[in-house]
Amino acid sequence: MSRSPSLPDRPHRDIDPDLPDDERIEALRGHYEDLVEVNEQLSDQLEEADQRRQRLHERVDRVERENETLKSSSLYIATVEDVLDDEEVIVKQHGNNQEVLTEISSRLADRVAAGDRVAVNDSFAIQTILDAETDARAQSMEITERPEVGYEDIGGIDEQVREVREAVEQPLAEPEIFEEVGIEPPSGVLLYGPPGTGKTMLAKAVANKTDATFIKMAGSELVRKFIGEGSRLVRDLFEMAREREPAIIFIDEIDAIAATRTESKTSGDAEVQRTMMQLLSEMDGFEARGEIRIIAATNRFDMLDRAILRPGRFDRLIEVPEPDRDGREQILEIHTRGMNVGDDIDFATLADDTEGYSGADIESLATEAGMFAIRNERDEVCHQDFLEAVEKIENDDSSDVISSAGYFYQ
Ligand SMILES: Nc1ncnc2c1ncn2[C@@H]1O[C@H](COP(=O)(O)OP(=O)(O)OP(=O)(O)O)[C@@H](O)[C@H]1O
Repeated sequence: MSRSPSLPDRPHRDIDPDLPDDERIEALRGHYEDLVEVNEQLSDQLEEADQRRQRLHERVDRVERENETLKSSSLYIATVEDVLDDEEVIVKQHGNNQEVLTEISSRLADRVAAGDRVAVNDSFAIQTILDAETDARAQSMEITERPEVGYEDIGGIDEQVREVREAVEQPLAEPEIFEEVGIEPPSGVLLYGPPGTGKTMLAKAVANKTDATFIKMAGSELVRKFIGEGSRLVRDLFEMAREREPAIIFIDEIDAIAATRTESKTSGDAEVQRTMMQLLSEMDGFEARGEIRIIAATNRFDMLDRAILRPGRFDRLIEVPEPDRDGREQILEIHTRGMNVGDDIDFATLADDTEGYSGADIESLATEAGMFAIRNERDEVCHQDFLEAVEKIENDDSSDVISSAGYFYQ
């Protein structure tokens, strides 16, 4: 950019008041001429500045117009299949799988590699390389080929395990039984109950048992993190499951997308509605005897829109409650299996001491007890460590309440 020219010096003449009149007039005339000259210089500079301002205005207008065009023209998503040399690549457009040989601008040439997801324009010129952040599909789903959770890792909910096996595992493992009897297996299974009671574990254990891919999507994230993309991601979820059959689709916190319709008509609600409609239509067009099973989970059964519970949708409801005394004892045993525990541990009394604990709470309790052993320089965890862990967890819980209340009333 050109720098502004410096201002001319201000003309200055010392005129002696005692000079004879004609000499003073001559000096004043000289001063006047200096002033005229500076004035001319300033006028020229002003005119130049005006012209520069005009040019900058035109440039801003042009950039704004280009920006608008860029914003309004749609780009397509493609994957780079092969980089042939520095200037040419083969891309495959998503959706229609069309393969195209395209040139690449020097700006992007050394940054593109095979496998990258890119945005291309109408003429397939690569506009940007999409980073992992933009890859909502990958981010919104957790895919595990074969989760490492078995039924033996789940304690205190034997009846629920049996029901899930019957409703989800059996149709996958022995679809012919359903055909012979002439009934459709349940389309979707809804697990409901308090947090940390083993709902996700149950879904993973079925996937493990049936050698199925486990694909998890969290309803709350669809609504909070991937605004505007919910229905597309739900479609992608089912597409992904079809590509990887046999598969278990697990939709956690389904209440976030399937809550009872409220009166308010905000755009956020409309978006959530669209996501739910997409889910319902995917389920309605679903082959119940196929190799994909759907499990959803919620802690807020009361909030659910009854439309999702209709036959052919989530038509098998299984409550997963907080563990009872025997359940807590079983879960304590499960979570101490890999620990070096002393003979003095009495799981039965610990189960009495942990009323109201969920499975997840018991898992943290075991870790906390282990920490006490380490702190006391022992490599064996004893009963007292568990008692101290219970005390610590209970104190932490009450301080949490206090601090959150404090924050609330600040
Ligand atoms: N019944 C259980 N038996 C053994 N461990 C359990 C049980 N329930 C929970 N846990 C422990 O708690 C952790 C969290 O459990 P999980 O994610 O299955 O709970 P969830 O019911 O899906 O919770 P949320 O509703 O918060 O998603 C598990 O990894 C496991 O270690």
